[in-house]
Amino acid sequence: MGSDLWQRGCERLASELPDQQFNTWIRPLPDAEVVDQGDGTLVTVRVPNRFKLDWIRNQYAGRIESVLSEIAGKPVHLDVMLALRDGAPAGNPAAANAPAAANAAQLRPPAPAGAAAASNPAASVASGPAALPSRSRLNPALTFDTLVAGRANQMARTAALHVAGAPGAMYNPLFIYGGVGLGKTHLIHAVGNQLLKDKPDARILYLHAEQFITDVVRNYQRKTFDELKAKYHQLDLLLIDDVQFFAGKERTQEEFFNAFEALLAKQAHIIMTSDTYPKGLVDIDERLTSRFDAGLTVAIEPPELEMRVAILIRKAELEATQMPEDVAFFVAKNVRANVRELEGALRKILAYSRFSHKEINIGLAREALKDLLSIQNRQIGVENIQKTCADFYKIKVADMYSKKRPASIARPRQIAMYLAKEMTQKSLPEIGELFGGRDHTTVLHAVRKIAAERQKNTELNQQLHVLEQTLKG
Ligand SMILES: Nc1ncnc2c1ncn2[C@@H]1O[C@H](COP(=O)(O)OP(=O)(O)OP(=O)(O)O)[C@@H](O)[C@H]1O
Repeated sequence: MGSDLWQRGCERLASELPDQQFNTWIRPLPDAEVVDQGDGTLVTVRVPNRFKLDWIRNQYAGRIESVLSEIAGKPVHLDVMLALRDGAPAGNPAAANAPAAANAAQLRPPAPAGAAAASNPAASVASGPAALPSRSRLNPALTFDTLVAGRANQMARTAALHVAGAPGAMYNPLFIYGGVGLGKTHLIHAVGNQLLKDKPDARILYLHAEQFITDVVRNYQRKTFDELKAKYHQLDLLLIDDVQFFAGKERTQEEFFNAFEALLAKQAHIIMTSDTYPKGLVDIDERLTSRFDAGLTVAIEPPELEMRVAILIRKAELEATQMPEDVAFFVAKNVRANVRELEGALRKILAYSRFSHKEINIGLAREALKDLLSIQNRQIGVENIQKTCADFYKIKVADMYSKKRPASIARPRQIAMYLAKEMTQKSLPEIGELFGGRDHTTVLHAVRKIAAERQKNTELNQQLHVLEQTLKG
């Protein structure tokens, strides 16, 4: 059935969903990849940015799955993923999606007037109270209520709650940084949703940095910078995601600087997110990065085990399913990278349970996650980590166990210890043993040191990222 399944699914959705919703969210999607897996089908669709990814996953994934399952006559699991950036000019999500959108357009009826603007989340901003909720681009599902609190997000969450309660006062701008999938976007939507609940007239806009870039480019081409100013400078709260995307975009940075100054001058609040702290941003003008740091800068860390368990249980509840604690613990032990991956694992388990009509237990979770677990079991052992780190830093594997102390050897060894703690189930004494019989306190010191440095040192963070990806295969 292949891509025919996707096309038929889209036709069905076009007839079932309100036009505006279909034209905004489903119609622009590229053709999906369809893989028949015997008793089920895996459908993968790629979207141009994180905002669309979260929105489609939260609002439409279940509906799309059930329509496709009905057409296919067997269970369909939908995976929504970010589009690869290759071949698309950076910062232009519309272009990244263009060929596929054109493709899709041939298959479906033309969009009614106005749909193009609606389909571009950057295209409009609230101009009157009645229009505010939908135009603020806030995802109503991302609230403080659905955000699990824990040590990893404690500071950021407290600051965000404060801003939601008294915008324009303290912590302006609020700069939230951390690795992928740790809840930065969720948190800033939560601020917007909370403020909107308390003050329905508030002018709020959420947007991804790429959408701001697109907006600047469009206004540049049309020479309508006054419109751009009018749109951003009037806000009460600007929530802007992933500002690292401004790197190298001088005109965008200039316009953002203007908006930033105008908003702060009138005590409107600005919240930004990024994958690194302000001084770690590259190719962004210092007059901006120093301003980013002028309010409050807080990190979101990867969630610890207990928090991962709590997130799984809460997310399952939101899907009206009860996840037994031992299963949540099993999953949380094995899926450690970030919350997005935890959600992916949960989705697989729920889909598997639904398809097989079996209750959720550890056996089912193991079965549902077998690809993921076998990859981990097959590839991530301490030996493999030692070899990969030795290769990466061009030292001998034997140096991982040796007593040598020059920095050129000690540092890769500490990095390997850190990865061994992060990526395997081994205890500190076991890791020490595997590194030439070292004491567990030596391992602990290495783990803490590298974890702390990782937060501040972009280059190290990048190296660790490469090593992790290599090890995960
Ligand atoms: N503490 C949490 N409680 C509940 N859900 C969470 C939590 N942290 C993250 N999530 C969920 O994990 C997913 C990824 O989070 P989010 O998109 O906010 O990450 P991010 O840090 O913005 O990532 P990126 O940098 O890749 O954009 C979202 O579906 C979000 O709802």
